[in-house]
Amino acid sequence: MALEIDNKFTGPVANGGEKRAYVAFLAGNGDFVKGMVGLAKGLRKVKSMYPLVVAVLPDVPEDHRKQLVEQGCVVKEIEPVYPPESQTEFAMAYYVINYSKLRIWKFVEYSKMIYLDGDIQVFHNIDHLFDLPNGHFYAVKDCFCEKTWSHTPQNKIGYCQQCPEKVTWPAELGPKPPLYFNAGMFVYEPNLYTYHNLLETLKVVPPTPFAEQDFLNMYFRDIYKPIPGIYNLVMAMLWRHPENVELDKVKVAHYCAAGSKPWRFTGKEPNMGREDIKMLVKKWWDIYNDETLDYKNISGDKGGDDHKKQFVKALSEAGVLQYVKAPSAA
Ligand SMILES: O=c1ccn([C@@H]2O[C@H](COP(=O)(O)OP(=O)(O)O)[C@@H](O)[C@H]2O)c(=O)[nH]1
Ligand SMILES: OC[C@H]1O[C@H](O[C@@H]2[C@@H](O)[C@H](O)[C@@H](O)[C@H](O)[C@@H]2O)[C@H](O)[C@@H](O)[C@H]1O
Ligand SMILES: [Mn+2]
Repeated sequence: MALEIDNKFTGPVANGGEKRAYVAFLAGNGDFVKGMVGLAKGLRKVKSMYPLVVAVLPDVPEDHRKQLVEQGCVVKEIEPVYPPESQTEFAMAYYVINYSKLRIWKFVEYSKMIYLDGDIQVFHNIDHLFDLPNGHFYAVKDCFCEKTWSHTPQNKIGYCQQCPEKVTWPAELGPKPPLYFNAGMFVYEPNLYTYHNLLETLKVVPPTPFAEQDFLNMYFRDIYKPIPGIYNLVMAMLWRHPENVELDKVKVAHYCAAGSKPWRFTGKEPNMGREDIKMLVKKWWDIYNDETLDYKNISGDKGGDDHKKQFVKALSEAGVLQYVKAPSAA
């Protein structure tokens, strides 16, 4: 049964004493900081009332952290998480560092958080997702059709959960795989017991190709609830399952296909010459280059309208602002 999502607005960062925030993860000293800045500005453009917390690994340089604070982000340093040393070769090397995402379960000063990858952009307000009933793990179903999945039986027989009727799952392969989500976006509740149990469980679970994404799918299998694809458009859906995509309804785009990261875009990789891809990359750049969306242009007393005051209030509650200038008496 498709989950009913109510688009109504929910209000400021603390909803009845429950603090909420978006959270992202930044590693390394490379260009992913551009993704973070774009995400912070995109959330501002859609008038989200919740701050963006960025969990940074120790290797994120000071000037990148400064850029994030200047864009109104709450920067929190976390320690890396590595799977058992002896087995990391089973995970795709690029993804091993993503196990560090698990640290966001200890941000228990927040009752509910929405995790977003740094290669995601939010084009329409999704604050209403914070109102989804507690006790579940909400995320969008992934697609198994790209060659990144060639190691799996699903991909080998052409089975994908996005079109389960196309290729029937053969009985000889055992039970059909459970629904599997893309871990680039999810709604979750930070919890110290879950945090410690995740890390303890990780010690005894061998790493797998999609690293923390596989691990989170295994761990939250019983409480996972799929949400509509408009909340995390996994780019490959555009050419793998166009029948499942209504581009004008997409609220969140996830630039996870090879060559689709906007800040590195060349248009040369397979599918990157598509008009819809080029349009989405331009939309990302339009936000990234829009100076009116820079935090410094809303945090001063220029912040006339209610939204800006609410946002600045939310940031002060999140501990980002040292002070909030009182509106001039005049
Ligand atoms: O050098 C890197 C690689 C990854 N990431 C973070 O890890 C997430 C997952 O990596 P990526 O989005 O590249 O995986 P994909 O969704 O493309 O498989 C990114 O969105 C970033 O938030 C990062 O900060 N620095
Ligand atoms: O560490 C594993 C990663 O796995 C996921 O990326 C994959 C996955 O979506 C595949 O289905 C796609 O085929 C592939 O392109 C894409 O990179 C998450 O987006 C990312 O946040 C992270 O969890
Ligand atoms: Mn991603």
